[in-house]
Amino acid sequence: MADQKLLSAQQISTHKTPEDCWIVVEKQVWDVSDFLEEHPGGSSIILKYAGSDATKAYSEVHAPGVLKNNLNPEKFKGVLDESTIDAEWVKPPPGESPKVILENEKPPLHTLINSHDFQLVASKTASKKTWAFYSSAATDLITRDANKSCFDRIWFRPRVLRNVRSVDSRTNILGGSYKLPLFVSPAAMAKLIHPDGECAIARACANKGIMQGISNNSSYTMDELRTAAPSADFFFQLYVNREREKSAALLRQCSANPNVKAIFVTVDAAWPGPNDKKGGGLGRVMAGFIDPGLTWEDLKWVKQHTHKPVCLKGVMSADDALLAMKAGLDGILLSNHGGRNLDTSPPSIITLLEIHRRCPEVFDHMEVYVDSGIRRGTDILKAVCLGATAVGMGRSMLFATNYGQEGVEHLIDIMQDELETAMRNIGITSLAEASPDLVHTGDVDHLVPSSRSHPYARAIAKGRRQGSSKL
Ligand SMILES: Cc1cc2nc3c(=O)[nH]c(=O)nc-3n(C[C@H](O)[C@H](O)[C@H](O)COP(=O)(O)O)c2cc1C
Repeated sequence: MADQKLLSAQQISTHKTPEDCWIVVEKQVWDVSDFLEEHPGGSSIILKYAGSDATKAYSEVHAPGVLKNNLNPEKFKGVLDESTIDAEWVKPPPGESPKVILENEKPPLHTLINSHDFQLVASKTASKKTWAFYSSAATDLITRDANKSCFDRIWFRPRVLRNVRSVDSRTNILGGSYKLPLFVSPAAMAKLIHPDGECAIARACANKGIMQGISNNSSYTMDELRTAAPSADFFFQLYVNREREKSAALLRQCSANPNVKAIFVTVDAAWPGPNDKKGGGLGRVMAGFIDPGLTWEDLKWVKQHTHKPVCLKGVMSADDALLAMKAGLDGILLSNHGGRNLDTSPPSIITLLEIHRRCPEVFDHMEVYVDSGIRRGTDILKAVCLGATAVGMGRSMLFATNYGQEGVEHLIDIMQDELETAMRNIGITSLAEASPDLVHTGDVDHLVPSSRSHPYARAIAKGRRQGSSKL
């Protein structure tokens, strides 16, 4: 190593550019200019400490000898002369001083690094009513929370030593090609959280190459969304109106709008979830027009009124998946509406497993999608391994809309990064390689029904019970 030359703090602090960058670690002074581009954590983190003491930040991440072992000995410049330390030297570098973020102030977008962060920020910055409407679910929130926890109880079975240098997460949905097996699940009234609402989502989805589901109760019409994002691909989510002519009018608008690629009829909201006084009541008000008398017969009516693919949104059992297949539908979205309607309805990933157990032929006849509880790239990958064509994110996208188009784009990027990281680490490079062999579902298998009927309880004739109570 070079001589132990003493260097003053003032002298060191002049070497603070990318071309001439010195840092101090444990009093030793190093020239890291040539190393900046190689630094696995990126150059900006080092440049933050250019010409100053990086000991604290360095030792949080690296073992003491890393610099010495990786840099050429000539990069060692000398030792900090502690007698020259002054007030300027001990000042934290710019960006280091903790910025006080007020409870109701949005932190910078780049500091949000996963879908949970968007939720946390929305909980602090959205109006109380908006937060209640977006975050709520039916009664005790059992299904809302189990949607996610069931994903967490499925384990990967990663394979190693496969070349995963490049990875491709593209997929096809209903004949169209998309960058990710991810779409935006239709959710009402995105304008509550941002004035651009669904328009912001549309522009972000178009830029990122994913599909957006437009809610029947969207704050913007499908024509406005098409104007906002002319190259976007949408599916339209239909609630069949008690007054059929109104639904027919919407289906005509869909036919005239080439950006609308499919119709998803929501069937898990025959009756809106219970009321509350904080925001859940909004859903009730909006749902008043939905026809609770809708049956399988009515789907023929829907199919007669559109030439686009028709899918069901809100299938919660293998029996109904089978009926959907027999009705000639193009796809089913396994969903419990994020647990917003019937609490203790089954988590969607369990319904996906039920289809495998009881009627796997469904996968050969139509596309199967999943939403409710998707929060991580690993959730996407588990659903795809288990046969889902794509998955939807509902409330997380609303929370991301808090930051407008940029926020939604950032969340999509995060999901892509998480998905591709997970793909690499289970040992696959394309979604065609995703298979059930790469997941272990043992911890939830007992939750998956194996037949239509109850395994041991039998129906009790009500008349007989009444009769016996008279005895
Ligand atoms: C605030 C909110 C509004 C929603 N509005 C609709 C809607 O208008 N139509 C519909 O079919 N689903 C609607 N959904 C359900 C979503 O499409 C999706 O199924 C659900 O958000 C998935 O659950 P998750 O967001 O917890 O993952 C809504 C969900 C939320 C959170």
